[in-house]
Amino acid sequence: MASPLILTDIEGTTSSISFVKDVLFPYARRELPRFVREHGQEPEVRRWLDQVALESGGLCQDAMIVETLQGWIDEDRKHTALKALQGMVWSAGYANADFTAPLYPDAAAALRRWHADGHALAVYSSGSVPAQKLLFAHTDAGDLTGLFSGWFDTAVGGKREAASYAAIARELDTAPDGILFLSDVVAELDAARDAGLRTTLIDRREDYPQPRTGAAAGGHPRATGFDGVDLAA
Ligand SMILES: CSCCC(=O)C(=O)COP(=O)(O)O
Ligand SMILES: [Mg+2]
Repeated sequence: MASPLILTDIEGTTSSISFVKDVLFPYARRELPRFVREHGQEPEVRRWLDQVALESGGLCQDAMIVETLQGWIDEDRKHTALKALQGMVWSAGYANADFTAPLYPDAAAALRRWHADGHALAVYSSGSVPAQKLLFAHTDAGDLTGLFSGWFDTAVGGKREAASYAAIARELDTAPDGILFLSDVVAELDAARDAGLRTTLIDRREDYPQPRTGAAAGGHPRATGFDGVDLAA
């Protein structure tokens, strides 16, 4: 297929796992108590806090909800409420220039090149869509948000469920086999392949010291960075 739409994951794919785990998550963990104190009564914040409270057996104090959320951060739970709240906290971090978002240079260059070559680009990450837009607006390679015409988070479904990829294809009005999904997680690629998408495992040494080849790559085409992605595969 000549011109696939390229759907990309973020953590471990365009950006290092370390940036997410060692910069973004600790920042959210640290700032969450103050954020909830200052913004906990705003409806857009309250709805997520209430959802966490309900799902955790009816927690009644914000301090308990915050503790629950901090525990979820430690477990790397991909819960939609946590991800929405994290995105709101990171917004202040980017605005205060507490951090920028490092992208792998090969990813930034390839995204620009693919866009210039006429490929539509979209993001699918567990991070909330506002968090995705913040990240790509504040990369060390500049503001890349204009490259993307689609943004998807777990509101569409979990990343290890084939139905999520089928829904994304429908929303993008593109045949599943006209979409190439790039991710560092084989289980996500398996789900995308089950829905009929094309796939490539991004197997970066910086994130995965042991190469994942053969059975460990789950039969997906594999590249060690965006330069090695074969759009015709
Ligand atoms: C939008 S940046 C934060 C990424 C994040 O919160 C996360 O859990 C990473 O998940 P991904 O699906 O991008 O691997
Ligand atoms: Mg990932």
